[in-house]
Amino acid sequence: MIRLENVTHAYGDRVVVDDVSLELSEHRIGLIGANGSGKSTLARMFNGLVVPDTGRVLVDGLDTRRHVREVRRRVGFVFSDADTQIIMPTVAEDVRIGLRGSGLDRAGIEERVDAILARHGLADHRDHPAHLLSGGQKQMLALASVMVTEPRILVCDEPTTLLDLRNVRIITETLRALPQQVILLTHHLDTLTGFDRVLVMDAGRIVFDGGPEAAVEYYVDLMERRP
Ligand SMILES: Nc1ncnc2c1ncn2[C@@H]1O[C@H](COP(=O)(O)OP(=O)(O)OP(=O)(O)O)[C@@H](O)[C@H]1O
Repeated sequence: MIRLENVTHAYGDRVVVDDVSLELSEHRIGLIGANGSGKSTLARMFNGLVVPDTGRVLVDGLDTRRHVREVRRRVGFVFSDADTQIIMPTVAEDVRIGLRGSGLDRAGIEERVDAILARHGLADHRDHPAHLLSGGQKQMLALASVMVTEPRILVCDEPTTLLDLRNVRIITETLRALPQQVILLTHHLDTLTGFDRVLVMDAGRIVFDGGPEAAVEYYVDLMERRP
C-alpha cells in the first residue's frame, strides 16, 4: 500500500504538490486533472523518482527517501513516451535487462522473457529492433519490461496519450486484466470506467476523491468553469 503524509513538492518557488495526504489501497485507482496540475510529480513520488520536500511517502511502510531500491522493486512505473523507457536494441534484450540481478539462471531468464512477450503480444517480435516497433507495440514493450520484474503496484503516467484509438483499447484492456494494483494517470477519461477510485488533482491538491463517474463529472465541471 502507498501512503502519503502531508506531502509537498516545489520546483524552485513553485509549489506543485501541496500538502497531500492519501492512502492508496484500491485495486484500480485513476488520477486526473488539468495539464500542470501536479499529477506526474505526485505519481513520481510513489516509487521514489521524486522525493517530497516535506512530508513522507511510504510503500508497504518503507520510506521512499531511505529505501528506494526496495520501493522500486515493489512499484513499477510506465511513462507516456515508450521511447524514453526502452533502452535496449531488441525487444527481448529490453525485457531481459529487467531480470539482471534476479538470481534466475539463463534458462529461467529466457523462460520468463518468452512468457512475458507472449502475454504482451510480442512473441513474434522477440529479436526485432525495438525502435522499429509501432507506437502501440512500443508501449506494450515498455509495459512488458516493467511487468517482467513482477512489481506489486504499477503506476502508469498517461500510457495511452500517444496512441491511436485501437492501441488505447489494447493497452487499457491489458492494464485492466493485470492482477496488480494499478494507478493510472490519464486524459482518456473513458478508460476509467469500472475503476474503484478516481482522484482529481488541481493546483497541487486533491480536490475530489470518489467513484469514476462522479470524479469525471467533477473534473469536467471544474474545467468548464475555468476562464
Ligand atoms: N523537473 C521539473 N522542473 C521544473 N518544473 C517542473 C518539472 N517537472 C514539472 N514541472 C512543472 O510542475 C508543474 C506540474 O507538472 P506535472 O508534470 O507534475 O503536471 P501534470 O499534472 O502531470 O501535467 P500533464 O497533464 O501536462 O502531464 C508544471 O507547471 C510543470 O511545468
